[in-house]
This record gives sequence, C-alpha cells and structure tokens, in this order.
Amino acid sequence: MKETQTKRVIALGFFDGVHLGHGALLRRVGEMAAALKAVPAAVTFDTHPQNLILNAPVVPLLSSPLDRAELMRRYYGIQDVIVARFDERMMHLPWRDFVTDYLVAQHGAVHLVVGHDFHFGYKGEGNPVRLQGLCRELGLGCDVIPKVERDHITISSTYIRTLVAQGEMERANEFLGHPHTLTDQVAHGKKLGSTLGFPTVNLRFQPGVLIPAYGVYATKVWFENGDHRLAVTNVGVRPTVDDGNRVTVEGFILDFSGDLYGQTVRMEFYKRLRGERKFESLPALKEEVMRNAQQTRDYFAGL
Ligand SMILES: Cc1cc2nc3c(=O)[nH]c(=O)nc-3n(C[C@H](O)[C@H](O)[C@H](O)COP(=O)(O)O)c2cc1C
Ligand SMILES: Nc1ncnc2c1ncn2[C@@H]1O[C@H](COP(=O)(O)OP(=O)(O)OP(=O)(O)O)[C@@H](O)[C@H]1O
Repeated sequence: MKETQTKRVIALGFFDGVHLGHGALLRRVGEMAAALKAVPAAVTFDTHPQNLILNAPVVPLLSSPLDRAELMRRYYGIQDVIVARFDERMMHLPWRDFVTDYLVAQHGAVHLVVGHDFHFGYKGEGNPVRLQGLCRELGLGCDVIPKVERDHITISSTYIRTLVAQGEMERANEFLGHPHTLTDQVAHGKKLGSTLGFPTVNLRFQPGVLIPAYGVYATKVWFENGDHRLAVTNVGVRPTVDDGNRVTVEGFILDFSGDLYGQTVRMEFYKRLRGERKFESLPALKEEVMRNAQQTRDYFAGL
C-alpha cells in the first residue's frame, strides 16, 4: 500500500438485502474505521459469485449493487462500496492474491471484517481462519463476526428471499432490520388509474430480481426531496385489465397529487394485505382498492 493511498476498513461479502447479519459486520467496520481514521468500506460483486461457480442463478432481493451500497450507507454509514467484477478472472484468483493485490494494494485495506462462514478466492479456498493467518503476516487487522441468529434461525439472504417470495414481508423485515426496498425511476402507466380515482405510480423490478408474492401491500414511497407518503401497492399481472404476463408494481400514493414521472423513488414494503384477484368490474376493483387504502392507513397508524 502506498503512503498516500486512502486507508479503508473493508467488509467482504455479497450483501444482498443488507440484513441484520451483514449489519453486525458493517457496524464493526464503522467502529474500526473511526479508531483507525480510515474510510468505512465494503466490497461486493456485480453479480452473485454463485451464478458463475454453480451455474445456479441467484435471484436477488435488491435490484443492483447501487441499491446495496445505498442501504449500507443509510443504515450503517458505509462510505465506499467497491463493486468488484465477478468474471472468469476473479473466479480463478487465488484467495491470497485477492487479499494482497486487490484489497491491500488496490484498495488500501488496513483492516478486514468477514462473517464466520465466509469463503472466497479460487475454489473458495480462502476462509476466516486462513484469512486471519494472512492478516497477521501482513500486519493487517481482521475480525471474524460470529453468526447472528433470530428465533434460532441464522439470518441469511437465502432465508429472507424465501420470505419475500411468499409475501411474508413483516417477518422478512424483522430479519432485514429495515423494510424491503425497491428503487426505480417512475415509468408511465396506462393512466387508467387516474380515471378510476386512484392514480398510481409505476415501478419495475429489473430482470432477474426477486418479485414478492403477487398481491396488495401496505407500502411507503420516498421522493427525491426526502418527503414520503403512505401508498397501497399492487404487485402482479393485473388480471382485471391485462391479459399479459408482464409484472407491474403500481402504488396508489395516499394524500398526494403531483407528477412523479422520471423521478427516482424508493418504495418500502411493509405488509401483504391480500392476494391479486380478477374482479368482475372496474367499480368492484375500485371499491376494493379504497378498502385496501384504509387498511394501509390503519396498519401504519397501529405501528
Ligand atoms: C392497491 C391496488 C390494488 C390492485 N389490485 C388489483 C387486483 O387485485 N387485480 C387486478 O387485476 N388489478 C389490480 N390493480 C391494478 C389496477 O387494475 C390498475 O392499477 C388500474 O387498472 C390502473 O392502471 P394504470 O396505472 O396502468 O392506468 C390494483 C391496483 C392498486 C393500486
Ligand atoms: N447471520 C450472519 N451472521 C454473521 N455474519 C453473517 C451472517 N450472514 C452473513 N454474514 C456474513 O456477511 C458477509 C456477506 O455474506 P453473504 O452476502 O454471503 O450473506 P448471506 O446472507 O450468508 O448470503 P446467502 O444466504 O446467499 O449465503 C459474509 O462475510 C458472511 O459471512
């Protein structure tokens, strides 16, 4: 590491969802960065390593590395999130080289933080015990964080994905430590909602991102200016008005009028209120949406 290089305390992992287990690592990064006057940082990958190694695609909770970075910053004060490309070269990089060349020489690592089960480098030969040995040799600090559990279940992205896929948002959020979040630039819809009396904001899941169970959710929408509103949001294929398979996310923002097209908004999911249904008429759909809007107000009033 060069004298002039920025010093970083770095957590290692993929960090899909940025859950409470990840939080234990990231909090430790913050403590050590303050003590060492270094920048709190994390390394993640552009695609999940398992996609290349096992050829078994992981369907992530969050849309992109940018979303992971934003949650790490907001909830844990991580300033730099380094997004490493996980390609053939990275896959074949021996674990020692990953530490010495990538983390220390390129990114100024002075202290590393990993979880109890973290494996990395070619064939996953790097593990916490080996890493601690190498760090001692190199004069680097290294913390291995014991597993974080809740209800006797080890918190993991995999488990939280199954909860979100089933629409069990409240439980997913307990394990995440914050609401499940979708960020997108608002796109145009069919504008039918406005005529029906419930204008909606349309968001999209990026291809390959986990879609929560179809249905209606109590949500919050945060705007670019930092304001937020309650919203009642449908995730699904809208069998009443659409015959296609295209999945949409449409939020009826309560107590709001204004133009959001083109804005990047953040939607937080709190509770699934019901499944998606085919209604016999648009007035019947509207009546149900109004009922769901009230359920959303009641839900947040009771929190
Ligand atoms: C809270 C909420 C619940 C909804 N529930 C359903 C539903 O159960 N079935 C359905 O076919 N469409 C449902 N929709 C989708 C509406 O059919 C759709 O929002 C409306 O046709 C307006 O579409 P537009 O925004 O593209 O103009 C729901 C929409 C909202 C906002
Ligand atoms: N419950 C936990 N307790 C402590 N450390 C954890 C926990 N979950 C993950 N970590 C650590 O956080 C880092 C990032 O882990 P990773 O992104 O692989 O998360 P994961 O939740 O275990 O994911 P997956 O379920 O896909 O295996 C790793 O160093 C890992 O060891």
